[in-house]
Amino acid sequence: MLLEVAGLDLRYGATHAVKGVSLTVGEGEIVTVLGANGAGKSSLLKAIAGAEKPTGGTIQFNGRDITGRGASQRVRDGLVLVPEGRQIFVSLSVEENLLMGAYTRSGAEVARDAEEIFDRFPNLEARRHAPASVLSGGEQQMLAVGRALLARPKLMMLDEPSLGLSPIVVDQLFDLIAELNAQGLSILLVEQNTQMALEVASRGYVLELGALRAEGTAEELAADASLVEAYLGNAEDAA
Ligand SMILES: Nc1ncnc2c1ncn2[C@@H]1O[C@H](COP(=O)(O)OP(=O)(O)OP(=O)(O)O)[C@@H](O)[C@H]1O
Repeated sequence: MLLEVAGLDLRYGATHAVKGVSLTVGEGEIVTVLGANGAGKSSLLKAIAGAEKPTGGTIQFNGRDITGRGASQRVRDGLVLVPEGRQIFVSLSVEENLLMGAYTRSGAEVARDAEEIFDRFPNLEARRHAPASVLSGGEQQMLAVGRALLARPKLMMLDEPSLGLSPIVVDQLFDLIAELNAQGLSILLVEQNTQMALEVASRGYVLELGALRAEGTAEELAADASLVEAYLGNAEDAA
């Protein structure tokens, strides 16, 4: 397994946001974490990324225990988070935003990788010197993914990437996720768009009030009508 989270616990004062969650992501897999608003999905990803300190449990990545490692060290290890809301700096240029993803790297390879990312996203290339504020929501999401790619990740964690995007752009985003995965990137995807997430993922976990409610293959979860209705809503509700 590339990522092995065991008994992860996270409290914010009196709020018990993540309650003993265990999950795995294998090399080359897309795994999804589903759940309603406030289920603890973002908190889980932040703890795995090192942005929040867990109050219990362990995180193994690529064969080593990273529970005590700092956030930038985890990026160096190949574990990268594309945060909820994209977190683009709108007053900086598209290129400056992109290059921020390489903050743990140096050397000529960074510039080469940036050109590769611009080749992949012509809309970003066309506006590389413009402030990121000129980008649409979908383009900003692509920029956030491009920025994460610039860290050369082994595992990319995406926190609700489809939020606020139009159906056509959501389709493009999920195509991109599938394409990156086909090129070898492992992905942990937090989504409220249950239907699309279960189409692209091989396995999934369902969080409810911080605890794991269900886990299984994407087919098993999609076939569990009571689960989908009670805990996940459908794509239309989430949009
Ligand atoms: N920094 C924080 N301080 C205190 N409580 C927090 C903090 N961040 C999240 N919480 C609480 O922890 C719980 C889980 O929130 P979290 O954002 O992880 O859920 P989520 O499933 O990602 O929801 P959403 O889809 O709304 O982002 C919620 O009750 C939330 O109010």
